[in-house]
Amino acid sequence: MSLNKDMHPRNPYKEKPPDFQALAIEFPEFRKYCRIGKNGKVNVDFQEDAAVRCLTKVLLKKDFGLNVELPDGSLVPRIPQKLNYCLIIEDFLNINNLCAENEKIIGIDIGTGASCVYSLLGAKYFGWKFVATEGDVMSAEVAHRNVSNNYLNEKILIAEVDPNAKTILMDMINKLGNDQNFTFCMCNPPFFETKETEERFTYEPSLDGEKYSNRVIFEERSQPHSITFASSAELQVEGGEINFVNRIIDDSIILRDRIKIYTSMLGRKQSIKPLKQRLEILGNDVKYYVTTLNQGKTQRWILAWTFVPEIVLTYMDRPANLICLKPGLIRIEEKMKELQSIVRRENNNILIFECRRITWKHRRAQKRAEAKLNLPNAKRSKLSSIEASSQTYLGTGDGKDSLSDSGNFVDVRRYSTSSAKFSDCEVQAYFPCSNYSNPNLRFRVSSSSIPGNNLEDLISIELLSGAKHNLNQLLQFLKNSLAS
Ligand SMILES: C[S@@+](CC[C@H](N)C(=O)[O-])C[C@H]1O[C@@H](n2cnc3c(N)ncnc32)[C@H](O)[C@@H]1O
Repeated sequence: MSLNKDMHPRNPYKEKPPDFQALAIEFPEFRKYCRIGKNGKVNVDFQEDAAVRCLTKVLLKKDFGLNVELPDGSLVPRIPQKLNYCLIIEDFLNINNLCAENEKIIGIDIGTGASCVYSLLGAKYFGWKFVATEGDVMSAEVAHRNVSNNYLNEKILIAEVDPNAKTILMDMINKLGNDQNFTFCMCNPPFFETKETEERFTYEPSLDGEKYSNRVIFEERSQPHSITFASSAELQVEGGEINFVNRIIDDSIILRDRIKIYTSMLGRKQSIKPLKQRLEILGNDVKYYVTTLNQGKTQRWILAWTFVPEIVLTYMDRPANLICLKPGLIRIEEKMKELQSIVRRENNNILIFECRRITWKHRRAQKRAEAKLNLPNAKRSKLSSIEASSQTYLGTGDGKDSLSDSGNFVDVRRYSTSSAKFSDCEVQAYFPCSNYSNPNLRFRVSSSSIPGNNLEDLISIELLSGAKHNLNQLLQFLKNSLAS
């Protein structure tokens, strides 16, 4: 199923996919890969590497005025997807009002590859400057030629780096000097673990160097939708993409606001969780956001994080406001303590809240259950004692597995049996795990006075991490219980 309908809304290929017929008429080198199908339409064989390579080159030429060399056996960038990532970067710049002067924006393109595609598109289409790093000597040389051939030397600096160095960004940034800061970094890391390439790809001995493809030779699997050739450096790295991005996170902990917005693409959904957990551990200083890249038949993910408090990473992160009777911050603090939230004070007007469990949902059911459990002894003694068999389900984890999603909720059900004297009894209990340390939700609350209003405060609530829908529900709960 095509994901093109979910492409970035500003991606020109969303409404207007490449027109093979027009490209075949304009570019003879592409025409030789085109066939006219039974329906009269021009088709391209995506199983043929040379055809895929040529299509990317003519698209870059026609739509962006770029002449790009793509050496045999190296990755062929899929332009709609590459543009999607650049447009997400542009969204981050837009929402932070950083786009006003595009020529002042400097990005880092980590592992630019031979195509140098993000830097070329970023410089030509968006007007940004780049330092583009590359760990493979041959790819760095070709990237350099691609920059020169397109007269973009003023905008793109290729930095050849040691791929075995522990740091990915730090050495390169230190070499550039202390006064050089960056607006963002972007990266398409090698996805796979070193041993995985052999298992998943076909070795291509006819090509120079260690090259692989996704062609299926022996197995009974169907051929991939589109052929991909790549070098081992493009496909694999020790520890896979999780390790690679963790190394960028390591660098970011030291570099902090020298790069305003850190981003990386992720090729595997299962990489998101461990990387988010890693960022969570860094505490209140870091904000992160995950979004998707959709194009053709593939979905990818972008992880973005920042150490700059003023930077927002989504429109939804924009602080939500609440008007509350004075003293607003103290009222919120009391309410949040009732909801078992951990509170940290940033300064007199700002508090950070950390919620490990979602305690603001099903409040009525929770209260009713508590009331039942806390019946006065006089009432309890009136309850008839019965013989019961009992079944208990125990949940563990973050509370999401409890039926009510409401923390220490206990449900006891009694079922009649054929005998009036006996009943079956079922107990469902949720026990929070003490070693479960990742908070569900973290947010910053700040209070300010409203000019000319002595009764109320303006409360701003900003999501730091966790699901937006949980914060929205909490906000509604606070509005209902606190709003003046
Ligand atoms: C998946 S390819 C991405 C190429 C290109 N950016 C693209 O999106 O088509 C990953 C690239 O990262 C490079 N690389 C691997 N380790 C690196 C490191 N430590 N620093 C810089 N580049 C590295 C590889 O040589 C390869 O060119």
